Amino acid sequence: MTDTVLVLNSGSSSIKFGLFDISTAEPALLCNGALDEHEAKPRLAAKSPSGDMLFEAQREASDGDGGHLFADVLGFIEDRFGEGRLRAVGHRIVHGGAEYSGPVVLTDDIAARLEALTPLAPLHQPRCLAPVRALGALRPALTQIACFDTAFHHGLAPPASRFAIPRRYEARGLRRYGFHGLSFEYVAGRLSHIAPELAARRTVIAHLGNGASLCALHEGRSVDTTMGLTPLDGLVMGTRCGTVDPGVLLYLLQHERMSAGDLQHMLYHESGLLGVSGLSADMRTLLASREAAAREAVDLFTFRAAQEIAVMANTLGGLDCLVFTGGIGEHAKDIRSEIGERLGWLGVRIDQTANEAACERIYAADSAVAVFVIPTNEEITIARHCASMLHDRERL
Ligand SMILES: Nc1ncnc2c1ncn2[C@@H]1O[C@H](COP(=O)(O)OP(=O)(O)O)[C@@H](O)[C@H]1O
Ligand SMILES: CC(=O)OP(=O)(O)O
Ligand SMILES: [Mg+2]
Repeated sequence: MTDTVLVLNSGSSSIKFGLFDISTAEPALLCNGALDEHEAKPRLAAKSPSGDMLFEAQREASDGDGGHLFADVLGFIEDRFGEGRLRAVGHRIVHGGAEYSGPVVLTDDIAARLEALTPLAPLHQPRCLAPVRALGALRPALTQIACFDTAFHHGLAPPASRFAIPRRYEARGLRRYGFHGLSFEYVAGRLSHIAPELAARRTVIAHLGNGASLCALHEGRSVDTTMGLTPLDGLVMGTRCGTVDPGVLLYLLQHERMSAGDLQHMLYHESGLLGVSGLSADMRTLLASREAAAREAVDLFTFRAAQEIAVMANTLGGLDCLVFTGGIGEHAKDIRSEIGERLGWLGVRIDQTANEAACERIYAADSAVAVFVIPTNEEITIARHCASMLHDRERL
């Protein structure tokens, strides 16, 4: 009998899922898809690993917490892969706080503790935890495992982990945690496979998606990253501001009498590419637009990305390897090219033919920095963690 794990990857702009066979040493994808509960009529679509549509369902109305959609996913899995045994559901949980350095089996108590971290990831944490609750209600005996975006950065140490605010706040958890760790873990693993000679070198991974952050890796470990206490810090994102002068926030609170709730909404939902372009949070739309403000938003995106890559290179004492990943990093050749040009002074030279063909290696022969495009795969990282936890439990 096949043992399977269902993986849910709840991000800011999508919920992706994958069903994996974990009977083999490396989890094998059986099907994957997306849950779209943003639309008035929530949708579920599942495809085979080769891209054939296996299942589509649309609900007439949203039930608020997406519970119907999760019931549809379980129903589809049981119909289609009924002979298999669903051993667990693995979840991407964006914030694990200071407590979790690796995956954990979810209990009500742990879920409540993770819920308490919602103020530190208000866009993500409720979306990550809603499926935990919905699936718990549908299948109370099903094992649910949390895999954290923050865990990969757990070893982040001062000064990189520290804010220059009074020390007493650090003791209360106000420090840099970093996110996108499941993506960085996957990409770092692929890099060590593709280019083992670079695995221990000074590497920056640029995860450029709807959310965007950088990770500086020394000998495969995260030593600096651009996101902080929350996934709001660092780079310009789809609708998030990235780093801003904290004085701007004080000004809006004190002089424009903005409420804290409105400020949070503005910083998470109305800023970034959307706020600067006034047009869209979607990089494809901005690149296709002839509006000056769309071009300005793209310029700010590449300016800030290159600036922060230089900051990460400074932490590492130089740069040997740069990897692009995430929806923009994997697909937007012009963005890679502009960031590469801005980093020419660091010796980055992108080979335009390789870049346009979206090859894995996109650096020119005379580049001082090896530049790669590596598609991320947060789902398989979660499946691997779940498989190893389940196998460890069996051995006990
Ligand atoms: N072909 C493309 N060219 C430019 N940008 C793209 C392309 N495909 C996807 N993107 C961009 O990737 C971003 C979404 O990234 P993704 O990593 O899928 O998001 P999420 O954070 O939700 O996982 C969007 O800004 C989208 O416009
Ligand atoms: C942490 C984060 O920003 O995630 P996403 O890119 O899915 O929004
Ligand atoms: Mg994502």
